[in-house]
Amino acid sequence: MTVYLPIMLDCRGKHCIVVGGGKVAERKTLGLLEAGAAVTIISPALTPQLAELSDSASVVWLNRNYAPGDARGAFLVYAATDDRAVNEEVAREADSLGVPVNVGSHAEAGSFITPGMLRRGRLTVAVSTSGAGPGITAGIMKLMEEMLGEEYEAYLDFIYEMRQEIKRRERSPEVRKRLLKRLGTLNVLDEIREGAFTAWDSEQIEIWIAQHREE
Ligand SMILES: C[C@@]1(CC(=O)O)c2cc3[nH]c(cc4nc(cc5[nH]c(cc(n2)[C@H]1CCC(=O)O)[C@@](C)(CC(=O)O)[C@@H]5CCC(=O)O)C(CC(=O)O)=C4CCC(=O)O)c(CCC(=O)O)c3CC(=O)O
Ligand SMILES: NC(=O)C1=CN([C@@H]2O[C@H](COP(=O)(O)OP(=O)(O)OC[C@H]3O[C@@H](n4cnc5c(N)ncnc54)[C@H](O)[C@@H]3O)[C@@H](O)[C@H]2O)C=CC1
Repeated sequence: MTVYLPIMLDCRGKHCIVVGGGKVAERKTLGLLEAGAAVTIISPALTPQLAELSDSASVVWLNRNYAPGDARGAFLVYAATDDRAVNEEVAREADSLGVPVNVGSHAEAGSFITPGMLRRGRLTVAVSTSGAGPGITAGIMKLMEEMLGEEYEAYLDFIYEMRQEIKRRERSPEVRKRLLKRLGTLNVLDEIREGAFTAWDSEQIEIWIAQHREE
């Protein structure tokens, strides 16, 4: 069994290539665009949604088959055609260039796989079965959706602001650690769920820090 390393990649503005223009290519492209990547699709055909993205210049479309040399200069490559041999050729080229490559038709030919994803603002949950069962992954994502509601978005915005303030105001690692630990015990999630939460202003934050920094 391959043990995959999960990481979170900053893809903003990065040149990413999707080879193929079907359903699988569409899903990978939408994920890339959500992460701010600059996407080029190489395929003689596109799904209606990918065609729309091309028309609105949200992606660059090269209306042709994959050709050797296409992977050059890419940050990531997705081989998402329905032709295993083509996908393998794309993977070989990307590998030889040291570019990470995903192969939709048979995961083991590539160097990374795509997890199921759930986003709640700053929170990202990524789930993988190491390729064993993508349908099971989709089912687990449904459970995650129920478990982690929309309130997590506002919650993490709050935690982010507080943590920035604490880091800005407190020099001592010990005090910071204490405050950050305390921050995690605040019952803000329930308040957000009940609609009773209003974001703290800087005075409230200052008071809270002063109250808890010596505990
Ligand atoms: C290894 C991996 C490589 C990769 O694509 O990165 C891979 C590979 C393959 N998928 C196949 C089939 C299906 N994949 C889905 C759906 C998803 N597949 C995704 C990821 C992954 N799929 C990676 C592993 C993830 C993990 O570790 O768990 C998700 C999570 C994310 C995404 O794609 O964005 C997304 C869920 C999105 C959501 O939340 O809905 C469905 C269901 C559907 O389409 O509705 C089916 C049909 C049902 C079935 O077969 O289970 C086949 C067989 C093709 C054939 O039969 O020829 C292969 C090839 C192989 O087995 O190697
Ligand atoms: N990883 C995953 O999540 C899943 C993977 N699959 C696998 O992925 C493959 C693709 O699935 P779909 O997108 O549904 O197929 P599809 O048939 O909808 O799309 C295939 C696309 O590849 C393009 N293409 C074919 N040859 C090409 C070439 N030489 N160069 C560039 N583009 C080329 C076609 O024009 C088409 O746009 C399937 O054959 C299957 O093995 C299927 C379901 C899910």
